[in-house]
Amino acid sequence: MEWQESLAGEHSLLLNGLSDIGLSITDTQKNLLMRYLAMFIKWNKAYNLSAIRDPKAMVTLHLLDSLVVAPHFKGENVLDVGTGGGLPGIPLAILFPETQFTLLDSAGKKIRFLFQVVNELGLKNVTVQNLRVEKFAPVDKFDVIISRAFASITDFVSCSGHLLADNGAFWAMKGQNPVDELSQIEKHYIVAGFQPLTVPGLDAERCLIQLQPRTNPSTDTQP
Ligand SMILES: C[S@@+](CC[C@H](N)C(=O)[O-])C[C@H]1O[C@@H](n2cnc3c(N)ncnc32)[C@H](O)[C@@H]1O
Repeated sequence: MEWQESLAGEHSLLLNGLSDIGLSITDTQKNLLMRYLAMFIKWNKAYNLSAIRDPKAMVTLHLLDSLVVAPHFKGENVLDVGTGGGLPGIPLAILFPETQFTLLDSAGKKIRFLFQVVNELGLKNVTVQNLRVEKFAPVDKFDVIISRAFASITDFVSCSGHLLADNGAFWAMKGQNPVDELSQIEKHYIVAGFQPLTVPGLDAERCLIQLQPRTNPSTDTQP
């Protein structure tokens, strides 16, 4: 799919945003991000992948909002829970081709779109799963389980906790610092990392929270 003429403005917006985030990526990766955007725009008309319809808003609210975690990123075997149309999993998989990504969603039409994305873009490091996360029982567990706009932190960790490897971490992409949500899980999880994030072109709070299970909840919570 060609995007060069129809999405020239979106391409500039993406390049400026990548620069603002401080990401230096190859031309091939930029091209893959734009091809993903072009597919998202096309399929969104029939598949209702996202309520955001304006292509420039998609650059900011989908691509850059996903990529803003990239400077903090590490992980070898990553699960994106409730990935929807592939966010943040597809942009991150494009940036980190050595990392294995599993993108999971219960909605069949979103998964059909993702199979097409993986095939057309040739993303060899991406596997797609169509089921509820509670039912997912892979052989290997994940060292990073990430989600964006999926659920409350309590629901996120409770429905996918069985999938976290030893020493692994949940990565919750949130808006405002969710103090109340964190207070509900502090008995069982510690905040291993907290990064306030600035999404280029977006005047709204964003943060990334890394959570790890407490090794001994009963003693760790003693005063
Ligand atoms: C609001 S969308 C967010 C999609 C994407 N992460 C994003 O940021 O654009 C939430 C997604 O979670 C999926 N979902 C909800 N409950 C789920 C579950 N228990 N297991 C797997 N997917 C689930 C829905 O189908 C939906 O695609």
